[in-house]
Amino acid sequence: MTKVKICGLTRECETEYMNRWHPDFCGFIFAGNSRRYVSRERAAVLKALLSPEIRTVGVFVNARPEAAAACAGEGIIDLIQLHGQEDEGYLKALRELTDCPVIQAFSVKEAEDIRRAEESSADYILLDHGAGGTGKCFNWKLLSGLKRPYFLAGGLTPANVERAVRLYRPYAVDISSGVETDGVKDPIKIETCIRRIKDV
Ligand SMILES: O=C(O)c1ccccc1N[C@@H]1O[C@H](COP(=O)(O)O)[C@@H](O)[C@H]1O
Repeated sequence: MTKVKICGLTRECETEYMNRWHPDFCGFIFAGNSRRYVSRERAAVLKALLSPEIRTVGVFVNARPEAAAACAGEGIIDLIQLHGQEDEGYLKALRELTDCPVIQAFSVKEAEDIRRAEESSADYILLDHGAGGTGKCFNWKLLSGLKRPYFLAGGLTPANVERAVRLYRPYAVDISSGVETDGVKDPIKIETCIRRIKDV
């Protein structure tokens, strides 16, 4: 069954929604220019409120490997998501600092981007429209023929997530903007998305 990641938690009440609807993963955004940014201290507070079986993902954009590894070392996150221009050299440096599993995000514009993602040495790959948190889909037709399991991200909403899962059977779907109303996580949209994914 396709797994679910709800990304960009910032508020205590959102941890209650997560504990009620149980996505497999929840994400904290550590990129300073995101409106969903949380500090490491704030993420630790939110993590403590989550059911222990929900795995937490720290989203980093071109951060120092030491910063991502330290966050994992403190137990705030269970996985590291790299959502910038991090390359194989970065992955190697990170692996020397931590054995925390890594999700590497790729911006998909053309078939070549999918091929690059397939070659990544990261534990997981994630395919997104662009810089992250944009609420925009990429051309899903580019997914056909992809041989590696992947997180599908970018512009997923209660209206399109069921179709995405039915057609492409990703390892996981990753949703942020699509479960918000006026920039705030919306419990009805979260419930609807998770129900629709689990019903496929
Ligand atoms: O959500 C953000 O603000 C964000 C900022 C910087 C990097 C990644 C970010 N989020 C990631 O973006 C995708 C999908 O977002 P959306 O559903 O299209 O809004 C997801 O992988 C988030 O982890």
